[in-house]
Amino acid sequence: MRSQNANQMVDSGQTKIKICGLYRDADIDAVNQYQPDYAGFVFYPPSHRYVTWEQMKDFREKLRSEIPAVGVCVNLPVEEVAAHLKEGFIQIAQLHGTEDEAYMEMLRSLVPGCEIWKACKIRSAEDLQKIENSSADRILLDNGYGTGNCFDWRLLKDWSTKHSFLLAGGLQSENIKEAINNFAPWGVDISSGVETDKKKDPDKIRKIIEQVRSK
Ligand SMILES: O=C(O)c1ccccc1N[C@@H]1O[C@H](COP(=O)(O)O)[C@@H](O)[C@H]1O
Repeated sequence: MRSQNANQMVDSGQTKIKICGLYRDADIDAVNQYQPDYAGFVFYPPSHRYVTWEQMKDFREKLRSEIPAVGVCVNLPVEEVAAHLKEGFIQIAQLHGTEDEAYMEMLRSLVPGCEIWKACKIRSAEDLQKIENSSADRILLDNGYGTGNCFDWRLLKDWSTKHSFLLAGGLQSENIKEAINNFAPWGVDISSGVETDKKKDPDKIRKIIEQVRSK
């Protein structure tokens, strides 16, 4: 499984679901049970969801083999991200900082064929325009670093893109259908919206996955 491109592993017409910010064994149990398309892990020390690479090795072993692990990386040394893609600790690199085209080119040269998602903080129409030239495999539109808040969705109203994109930031049971109906993202990415008291809540995970898949 580890040598396959993640695109080959997950390929149906349905909106993809990534549950992000898993950091406890209980979180792995929940995603193994409810089976989102992707599981996300945050390698950013200031976050309460921060996991070390040592922990990730263990989580990857416990996570169902068919669920790709997405590593959320914020301006990490490119060699560090490459090493853990090669080891198979993560299958996809989600670059969530200010990583540029040169960074992605270097990552591809170190790990040929690797899958890269580039997260973009959306504050204006210009932010959306800048995305068009990205070489990333997928674009992730977000409000920041797992803030639990939506960015201004009105900016998406007249926006069209050649990219396959994920919508993130403040998604939860109450707004997930509106997000999918209005913007038809390739995927949705949820973290804060499936937490209670900063811990993943299995019932919220189950409910939101059911909502997305019943569409
Ligand atoms: O979740 C974090 O702590 C985090 C830290 C640094 C970069 C990104 C982070 N999370 C990303 O935020 C969205 C989810 O946002 P929300 O919590 O649902 O509002 C997702 O892409 C995470 O990867």
